Amino acid sequence: MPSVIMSLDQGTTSSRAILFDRSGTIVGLSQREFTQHYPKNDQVEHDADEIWQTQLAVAREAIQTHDFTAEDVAAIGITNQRETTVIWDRSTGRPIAPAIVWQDRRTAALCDQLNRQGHGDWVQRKTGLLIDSYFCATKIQWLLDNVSGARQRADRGELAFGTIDSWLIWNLTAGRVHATDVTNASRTMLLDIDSGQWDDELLQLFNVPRSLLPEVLPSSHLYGETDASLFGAPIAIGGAAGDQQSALFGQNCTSPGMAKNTYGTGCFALLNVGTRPAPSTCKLLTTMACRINEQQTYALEGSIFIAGAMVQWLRDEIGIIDSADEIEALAASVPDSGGVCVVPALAGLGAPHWDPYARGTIIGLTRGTTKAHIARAALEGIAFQVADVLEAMQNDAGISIDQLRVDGGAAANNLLMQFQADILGIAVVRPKVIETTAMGAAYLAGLSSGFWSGHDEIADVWQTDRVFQPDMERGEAARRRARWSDAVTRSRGWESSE
Ligand SMILES: Nc1ncnc2c1ncn2[C@@H]1O[C@H](COP(=O)(O)OP(=O)(O)O)[C@@H](O)[C@H]1O
Ligand SMILES: O=P(O)(O)OC[C@H](O)CO
Repeated sequence: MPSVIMSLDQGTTSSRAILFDRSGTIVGLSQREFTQHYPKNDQVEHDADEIWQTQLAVAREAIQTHDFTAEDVAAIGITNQRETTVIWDRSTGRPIAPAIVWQDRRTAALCDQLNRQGHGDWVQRKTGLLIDSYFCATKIQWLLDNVSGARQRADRGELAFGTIDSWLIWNLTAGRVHATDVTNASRTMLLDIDSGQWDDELLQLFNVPRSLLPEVLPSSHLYGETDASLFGAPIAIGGAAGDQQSALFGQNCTSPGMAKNTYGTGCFALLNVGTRPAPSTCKLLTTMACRINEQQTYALEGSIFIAGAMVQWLRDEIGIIDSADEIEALAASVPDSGGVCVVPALAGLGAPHWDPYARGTIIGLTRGTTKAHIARAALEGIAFQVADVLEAMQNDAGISIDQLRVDGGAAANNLLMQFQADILGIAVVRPKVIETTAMGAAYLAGLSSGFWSGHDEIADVWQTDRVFQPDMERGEAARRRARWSDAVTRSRGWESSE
């Protein structure tokens, strides 16, 4: 009898496979980083084949090194970096070009043009998204128009598009299934957010042929079986969701008003808004949270492009720390940032500013500034960005959020979590199992395959590790946020669209 669910967590910087038993305990984990390519300043690419090979390798490793076999795995749940765009040849299965990563800004000028032509409002009403190079639509358009012969091949129906979930499902099923889950589909800018279907008007605007697109399926659903050659026996693929939606589910934020924030490469705050899409007037995104059977749930999202990546940058490019976790002790060695503000706009600013031309800014330097002040200001910059999106969320949803559940690599940083609670003025709650992204995908696959009987059974799995209570006078928090807003203003529009 199968005893585990396997989550394939395909993130921006690494591919991971995690095995969960029936109690939600991790019983196997394998992880591999893969190569980031930066062909130009505003471009970020991944090799889709490397993504598949690393994902397959860690899945095999997780099963084998922990003495399981394919028969022990009840189902696979897939969760993935979203918006990253792959186009491949249906007959050979080979990508026609490197995958364009969600952080890539090469289509910013095209997005400006669409906004100037007045398409922003109706596209937002239909998709819940703001026209930005973040989403797939203009990335697809760019690939079709810039890879030699691609548009003709697409028109002949020879090519397939997919976000990373589709790409993995295609490869896991040896090309038999071309499908995506609705949460990933809602990030393409080609999906009608109300109906959950591809939309002809959007396809026309972005000049994307329908034949390119995968079938849109629920998040908890039997997508197919893995090819028997991969793991020694077929395994059911029982669920898929974009990593941030998966984390919302894995954090058990299943009732309206519950919110989570994931501190990874970027930060992604999602608020469950129930079964109707909530439009945003504060430049947040309306997105699918998940679909189980016919039940669709929606979320409001604040997407922040750079968070933990700022820490990586301080480590790899500036060299003031040797490992990401060292930043906490360095930042704690000073009582405050000494007047320094760091705006982590290394890839422009996402919500709620949406300025692809903003750039990273370190301001307030004096002769007395040390690397510790910069480290502390960098962590504070992450927390300030989250405070900005949570404020927008509360305005949009007309509710007050009373606690924030947190996860992701940088949520391990206690100083950051305490500062987050201080600035927000609400409790920040960290769960015991911080792998909530993988957990969410495991739940989705576990529900469709009958591994777990229903939501009540999985609700017990989530447990608190630590609650950070706010400990800053509100006037002081407001003063600091005002200073931060000033720094953000100075970071904006640094690059030009020329
Ligand atoms: N203790 C820490 N303090 C601050 N940032 C950290 C810490 N540990 C890891 N990070 C950052 O968290 C990110 C990794 O988190 P993870 O959730 O694995 O990211 P992703 O899924 O985006 O690849 C990296 O950008 C890293 O710099
Ligand atoms: O891979 P992560 O965790 O940085 O998440 C990336 C997001 O899905 C991008 O929208």
